[in-house]
Amino acid sequence: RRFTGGLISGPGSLPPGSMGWPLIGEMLDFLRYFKFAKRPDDFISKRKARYGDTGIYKSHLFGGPVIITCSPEFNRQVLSRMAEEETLSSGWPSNELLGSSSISVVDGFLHKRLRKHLMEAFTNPKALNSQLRIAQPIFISALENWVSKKRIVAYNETKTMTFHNICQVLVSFESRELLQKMERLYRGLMAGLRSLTINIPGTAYHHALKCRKQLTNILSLEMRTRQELGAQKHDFMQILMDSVDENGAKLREIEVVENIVSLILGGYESTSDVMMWGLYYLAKHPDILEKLKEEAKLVRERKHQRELLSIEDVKSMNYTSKVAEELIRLANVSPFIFRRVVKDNVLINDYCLPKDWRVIVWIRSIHLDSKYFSDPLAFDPDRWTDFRPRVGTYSVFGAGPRYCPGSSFARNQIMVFLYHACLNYRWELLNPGEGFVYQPHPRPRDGAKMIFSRAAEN
Ligand code: HEM
Repeated sequence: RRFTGGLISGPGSLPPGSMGWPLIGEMLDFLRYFKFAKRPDDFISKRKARYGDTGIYKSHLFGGPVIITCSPEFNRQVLSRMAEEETLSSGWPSNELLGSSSISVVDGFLHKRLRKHLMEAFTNPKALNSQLRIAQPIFISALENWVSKKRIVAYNETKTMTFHNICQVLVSFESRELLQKMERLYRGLMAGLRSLTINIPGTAYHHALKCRKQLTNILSLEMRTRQELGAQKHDFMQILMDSVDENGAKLREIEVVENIVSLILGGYESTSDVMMWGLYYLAKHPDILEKLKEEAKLVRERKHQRELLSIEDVKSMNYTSKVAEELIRLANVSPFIFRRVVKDNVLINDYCLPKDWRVIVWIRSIHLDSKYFSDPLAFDPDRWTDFRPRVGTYSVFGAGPRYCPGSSFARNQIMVFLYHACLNYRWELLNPGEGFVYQPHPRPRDGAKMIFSRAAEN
């Protein structure tokens, strides 16, 4: 009543749905499907069965009233049209953790300006090749390390490997102690982002604020050292430091630092989870692994011994790119995208989106819907042969003005990882029948424990 009572006189009507219990809303139902029943997609199916397949529902989740959109048309409108009209802002609950200059938090003109700087850093042709040059020795050394360990938990190992890689690409950090310290700080920061915003000693949020402070100190120090020494490095931090907009303005120190924090946050677990799923699905589908290897061998034949892949090689690997896309679809590392309504009287078709409510764009259910992807739970890279998903049905990287700036970077990294792994190594799941968990991200319950060794023929 508190949230919906005053809305009766406004334009449009609220979508169907329930606000659940006082204070906790429908959180128990959410946890029931995601945490206990391990059937996350039934959360939406249940609403479809109860209120009709409207593609939009009201609810109360994560501490406040929300509108859930889960049809291609509504999702497209929220992510593209309404974002461009600036009726919605980024939906992060707290900018204290990400920083008020982070690309994930700012809106409007500031957002456009920052994206321009970041996209330059991502798409600059020199940067693309240098990203691959940096990544491959790190991947090869991690794979060799897994061989020496013999048994690994892929979920943990791919995380550490990706963290080292992303820190090196973004800020050229190589020292193992520093990377270990930063990874610890990042884990603290991420735990805070997923927790309630209660800032008292002992809470995850309080700890996350401390982690963020230490991270920004490390990055600010690095930036100042470069400025003092006049040192030029070939990484993202340098591109952001040197980048100027059309008025000749550079980014401020805080903008560079907070965006490096956000980029590491955006690119770290997402990419590593997809790599872990790569090892998992390929272990279960030797026929697909074989086809992947065939393509990798053809590419290797064109190269000198130990020569690394270039961006042109990556572009030529058609089958590998289909495998990577299928992994990204099935991994669903971002099951939903948040926004916040910032204007009055916002309508989507005839439904109202009340000011200050959050909108949850539920992308996961569409990527696994048989209406848009035949046999959606099957790992089938060939589905991508001559297939372009219909508008609004494939938003793994979001859509519209906030479309993930790291999408090509992530795809390239996943492809080169698959190339090196399938050519020279073999692995076997220790618990192939293990179930899955979905919180905070989907993964096999045992984190994909496997035996890892060098391939016989190499
Ligand atoms: C498989 C890997 C990845 C997936 C599935 C993924 C997915 C997403 C999604 C769904 C969004 C939200 C878009 C929206 O709000 O509309 C996003 C935003 C973002 N991603 Fe990624 N991402 C991945 C990798 C990366 C990488 C490697 C980086 C950076 C190195 C990155 C940096 C970001 C940033 C900075 C944003 C915020 C963009 C903005 O608000 O304008 N992501 N990503």
